[in-house]
Order: sequence, then structure tokens, then C-alpha cells
Amino acid sequence: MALEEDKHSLLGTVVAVQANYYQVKLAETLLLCTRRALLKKIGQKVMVGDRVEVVEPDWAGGRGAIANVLPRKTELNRPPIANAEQILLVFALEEPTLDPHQLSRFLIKAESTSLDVCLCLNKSDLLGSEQLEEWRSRLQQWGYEPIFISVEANIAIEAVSQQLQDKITVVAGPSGVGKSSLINQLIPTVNLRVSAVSGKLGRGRHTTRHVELFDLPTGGLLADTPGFNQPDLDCTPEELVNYFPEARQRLAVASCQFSNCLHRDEPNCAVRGDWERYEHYLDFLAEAIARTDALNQQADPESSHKLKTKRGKSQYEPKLETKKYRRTSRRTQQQQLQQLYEDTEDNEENTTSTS
Ligand SMILES: Nc1nc2c(ncn2[C@@H]2O[C@H](COP(=O)(O)OP(=O)(O)OP(=O)(O)O)[C@@H](O)[C@H]2O)c(=O)[nH]1
Ligand SMILES: [Zn+2]
Repeated sequence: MALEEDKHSLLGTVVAVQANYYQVKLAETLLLCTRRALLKKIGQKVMVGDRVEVVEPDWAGGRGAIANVLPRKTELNRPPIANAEQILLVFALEEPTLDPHQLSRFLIKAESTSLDVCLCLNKSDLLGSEQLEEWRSRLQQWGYEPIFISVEANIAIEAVSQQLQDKITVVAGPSGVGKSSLINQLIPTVNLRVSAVSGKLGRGRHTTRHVELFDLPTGGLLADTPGFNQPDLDCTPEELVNYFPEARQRLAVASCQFSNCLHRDEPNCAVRGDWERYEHYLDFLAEAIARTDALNQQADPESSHKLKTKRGKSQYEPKLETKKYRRTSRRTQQQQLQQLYEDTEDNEENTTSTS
């Protein structure tokens, strides 16, 4: 049920969701809204980032009701966010030392969302200019143009600001790389907790059970995500290659002999070669295959995976997703909410184990 953005309706953006309440931002005003019963009835969920039509505004009381949700441009599952345009992936060059395998894992995860990926490398104050240039050309080979920043030395924060202007951006990255420090710098009023060098103390900022969008002073919204060190890869072995820009490039100019090539040892493969991350590709491929096999064995009737038989060989496959459909959700909305809670718990575990 598409709703036109007509000028008579009151439109806002959901900036926080908690239980059955939605905080909706309309121009400079925040209204605490409920969801109209009809939306509930038709199973229309409301996510952070959603553009919504608000009715019955009570400006004095700061209340309202959501009557409609505009069609989403994008939709993320973990964290649950609608209409995000890009992922700002933050890593540190040192403390902790940049690990290409871990960085690739995050990049693959980010690429699989179909959102734009912006790579931001913090703590550039800890490296010399030669080392920085080495990293730059290395990452360019991977297909990325990193922004080197230092929150502590106030280097290139302006470039990040520009990159975020007027967009919904999701910040991601492992623990300890300086995400909180960066967000505090970008939004001075936000006051996120920065971990002490000695490690995390008790319950941190990610123990809250909701995702929130923060207002950027330059326009735009920022979503912070839990700092987790090992995102799960949930792509199929066939999809994986699309999440390596440098491999995509090879496939843009040549084709493999076999349409179902996994680019391992198949004859006349256009992808296999001496590019730096090819070894990583093989590692992640093995992981994706193991995961598919495990799913296969579970044979869970409730799962979104289908058992398919191809040329006499049974395979457990997720619903077919071409690149065009990558952004559509793979799970039901109900599961997404559960995941949000799991995310929080995962992170609580990580927080204790990394301190
Ligand atoms: N040398 C240096 N240290 C920095 C810089 N930015 C942040 N740090 C330090 O890095 C540590 C971690 O910073 P945080 O902002 O808490 O990192 P985080 O990514 O939010 O970590 P989580 O909350 O675990 O996700 C703190 O001790 C910061 O002072 C920088 O540019 N250079
Ligand atoms: Zn191939």
C-alpha cells in the first residue's frame, strides 16, 4: 500500500523504537507515537528510520499516532533500520592493529547489505606517513578509498562530516577502534561513553535495548551499532564473490566457464588469481559452505531455507536472491525484533569477554 508523500499529511522520521512506542521527528519536534490498530492488523511493523505519516498530533503533550509507513528504500536486519543509505565502517590502524581478515569480514557483511560502504580508519596519529600510504594503496587494490582520521589528533573529522551530511548512516566496526569517540566528536551533545584504555567497565552504552538515530549538526542521522568483533557471514557460497569489489571487477570484464563456478579450482575461472584477498575469499567461502551444510543438516521446517534438488543432488538453499533483491529482508520482521534483543545480549557477552 504505497502512500504518496503529499503535502497534506504530516510526515516524520522514526528515530527510536521502544516496546510499542515510536519517537518520531517532525522538523524540530519530537512526538512519542503509538501505532494505529490498523497497522498492527495488517502486520505493518515500524522501524527506526521509517518515514511515517503522523495523525492526531498533540503538540502540547508531545504525542501522536502513526497511521502509515512510507515504502522503504532500504531495510537492514541487524540492526533493524529502514532507509539507511550507507555504512560507515570504522577500524583503527593500530590499538588494535588493523587485521585484514577481520576487516574483510566486516566489509563483506557491509557489502551484502547493498548500502554504500565508507571505510574510515582511525588512530592515524599512531602511524607514519609511509605506513599510511602503504595502507592506502593496499586498500585501493581491494576497491576502497579509505578516509584516514584521528579523533584524538582531530585529523580529517571534517571529511567524515561531509560524507555523512543529509544521509542516514549506520556506524559499524569492532570494539575499541574509537566509534564512540568519533560520534562524540561529530555530535558534541550526544555524550557516548568512551571506554578507558584499560578496558570496559561494567555495563556500557550498548546495553540499552533499542536502536536510536542521532541528529547530526550538519543534517543527517547516525545510527550507532554494538561493537562486535566477529559478525556472522550469512551469505551463500554463490553470493560471496559479489562482496569483493576487486573480484566483481574481474567478473565485469570476463566470465567463468561454469555459471555456478565457486572460483576455487574450476577450469577457466575468471576470478581465481593473484589478487591479495583471494586467500581470504577462499577462507570465507569455506565458512559459507560449512554454514550451508550445517543448515542443510538441521532441516528445520520453519526455516526460510528450501531444500532443492539439482541434478540429483540435494541442496539446502536460502530463498533465491539475485543482486537486485539483496536488500530485501531474509527473515520475518518478528525475527528481526528477536535479533535486536539477541544483539544486545551478544554484545553484553562480548563486552565482558574483551575486557
Ligand atoms: N591514539 C588514538 N586513540 C584513540 C583515537 N580515537 C579514540 N582513541 C582511543 O581508543 C579507545 C577506544 O575508544 P572508543 O571510542 O571507546 O571505541 P569504540 O569503538 O566506541 O569501542 P566500543 O564501545 O567497544 O565499541 C579509547 O581509549 C580512546 O581514547 C585516536 O584517534 N588516536
Ligand atoms: Zn570462477
